[in-house]
Amino acid sequence: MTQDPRPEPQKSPAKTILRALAGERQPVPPIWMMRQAGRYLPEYRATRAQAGDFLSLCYTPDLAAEVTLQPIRRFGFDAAILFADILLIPQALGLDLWFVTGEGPRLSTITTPDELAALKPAEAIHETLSPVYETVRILSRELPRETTLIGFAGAPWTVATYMIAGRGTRDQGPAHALKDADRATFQGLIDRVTEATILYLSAQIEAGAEVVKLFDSWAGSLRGQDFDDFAAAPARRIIAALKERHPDVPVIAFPREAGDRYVGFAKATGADCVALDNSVSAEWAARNVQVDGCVQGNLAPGHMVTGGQALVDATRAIVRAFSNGPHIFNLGHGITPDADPENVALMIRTVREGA
Ligand SMILES: Cc1c2[nH]c(c1CCC(=O)O)Cc1[nH]c(c(CCC(=O)O)c1C)Cc1[nH]c(c(CCC(=O)O)c1C)Cc1[nH]c(c(C)c1CCC(=O)O)C2
Repeated sequence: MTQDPRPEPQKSPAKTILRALAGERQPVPPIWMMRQAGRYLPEYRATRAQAGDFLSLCYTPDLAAEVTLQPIRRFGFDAAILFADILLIPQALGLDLWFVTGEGPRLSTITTPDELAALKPAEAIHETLSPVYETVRILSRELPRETTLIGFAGAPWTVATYMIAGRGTRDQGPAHALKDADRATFQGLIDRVTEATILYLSAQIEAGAEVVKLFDSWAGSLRGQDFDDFAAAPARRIIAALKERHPDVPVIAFPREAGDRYVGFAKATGADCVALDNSVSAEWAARNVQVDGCVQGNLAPGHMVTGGQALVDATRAIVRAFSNGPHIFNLGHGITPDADPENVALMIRTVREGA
């Protein structure tokens, strides 16, 4: 083999997350964590107290940027995720939204054609959401050069489940009921959220988000044709619209608890990466999902509470299982408030110092 003295041309972007999303296998996978800014961090709790409540924190760009940066300073994650919430879209479309301490979100509901007609048009969301874009602009100035900024939104089905029930539900019963009883209203709601999501994510990208992620936390309750129609189809529509405007911005899709339906999801939707929950084994996902491109996940969040050798072993097993292809290390779902930051540090050391 002849030696070429010229430096290798840069074939892929320098940031580790963007390289993984471009399909590059890396000896050490880049790492970030769902809900990495959150109540398990004392500095988050202090800033949240300063904001007064969760929604004020989301809508105060300096403070939202501050909590986004906290886990980057503390742990040096490869990506920062914009601090906001998937339920800001329903609020921007005109629903009331509030959070009950210890219980979670509450919204005014939409279940009738009249209530659908009373929603604001998708273009109106920017009035409410412009502080979020300002947070993105601050972050793109203040993040370390090597850190990738991820924007996000909820996927239409998951967002609609909250808009229909007015709260989180275990089985998404009210949303399934509306889907089966009044298809036109249900589809109209999915379409409105889809249009708003395209505008919202485009605005995040224009403000400086380098990657966007679609959270479909309740995709697992959609079966058969419903999964195609209400998980895959809206994601495909959103991704196609984003790729038309911003062809170089990668999209991560998270159809949580999709099980077998993770297979082919990237191809079916155009996503650059599929995020995996922890109900699928990494070996299965490497064979069946990673064959199509980058995957993200899938450590059980409970390890951030329990720690110890079990955490180290589970982390190593995931890194090993995905080591033959593009992988972003992450949890299978959000870190919980009872997690110990020391366990997060142990997970990161285990990933970076090798298995
Ligand atoms: C379903 C969903 C929501 N929000 C989100 C989802 C999808 C992901 C998932 O399945 O967890 C997504 C989300 N929520 C939040 C982020 C910020 C970025 C990050 O991941 O760090 C992101 C990406 C902040 C948040 N969103 C929320 C908090 C806790 C609020 C607080 O500080 O009191 C945070 C940090 C509140 C929230 N927001 C939501 C619920 C059900 C709750 C209450 C439950 C809880 O308290 O954990 C809706």
